[in-house]
Amino acid sequence: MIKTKDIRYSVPGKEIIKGIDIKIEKGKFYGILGPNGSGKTTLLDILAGIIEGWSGEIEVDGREVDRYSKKDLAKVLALVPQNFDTSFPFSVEEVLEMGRYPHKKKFSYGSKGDKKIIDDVVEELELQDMLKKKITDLSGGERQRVVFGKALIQDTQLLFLDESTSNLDPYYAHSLLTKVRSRVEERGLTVISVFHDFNLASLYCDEVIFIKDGKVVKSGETAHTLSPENIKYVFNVNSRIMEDEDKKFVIPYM
Ligand SMILES: Nc1ncnc2c1ncn2[C@@H]1O[C@H](COP(=O)(O)OP(=O)(O)OP(=O)(O)O)[C@@H](O)[C@H]1O
Repeated sequence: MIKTKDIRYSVPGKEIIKGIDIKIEKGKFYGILGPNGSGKTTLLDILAGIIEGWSGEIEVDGREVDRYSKKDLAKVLALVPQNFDTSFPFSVEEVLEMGRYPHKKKFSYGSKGDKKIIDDVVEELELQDMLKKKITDLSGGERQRVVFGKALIQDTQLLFLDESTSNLDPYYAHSLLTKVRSRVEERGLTVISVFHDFNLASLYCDEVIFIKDGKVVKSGETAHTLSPENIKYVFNVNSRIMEDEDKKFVIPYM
């Protein structure tokens, strides 16, 4: 689904991404973990076509990423960014409708199919009471749920999440990630998500990719890779793994 070769990206005076080779397979949930400033958001933004000026190769669905028009890429890939800043007071309804833009033909209004996709996500994500509110009037967590909804409404095969549950209370964080996980299993959705919470990665990811100083330093199946040894190496914190039935919890400590 995504294959990269030697991605590098620099800003004046600093190389941020230092040669990344990854292979993302269809129908899997990947977690990206790494210390602050290690390059996680930059990598996700490069893969999503937001940042230009990188070198190397990125293939999405067998086609080089820079050969996609912005609109074609948006039909394949949706991103929930770390911060969705807008000073314009769009209504929640309008923001959600934006999720259908990549699929619309010129001069056409929303189709019945578009409306059904929007209505289904509104119900699934419990957004009914917010529809008429202005996005600028919402709390951080409410806004994050709406932006998440917009990405699901985009109805892509690839979903990128950049700490997309960081403002959510445990109910909404787990509820959203459970819904994403179901889409992975039922519809073959492919997800790449940046996490700071080891437990969310442990509960929802098939594989984890550890990034440190602009490079992938460890990667593989979550059960083996999310280990106290790797966590110590990447984050310099100790941790203990607790198991409960088929779930593994990671407790970090100094
Ligand atoms: N446009 C830019 N100009 C200068 N430095 C940048 C730019 N973009 C990113 N950086 C720097 O590159 C590094 C990686 O940033 P990035 O946002 O990718 O990190 P991150 O791993 O997502 O961090 P966090 O966990 O704090 O969100 C940081 O040191 C950041 O300051």
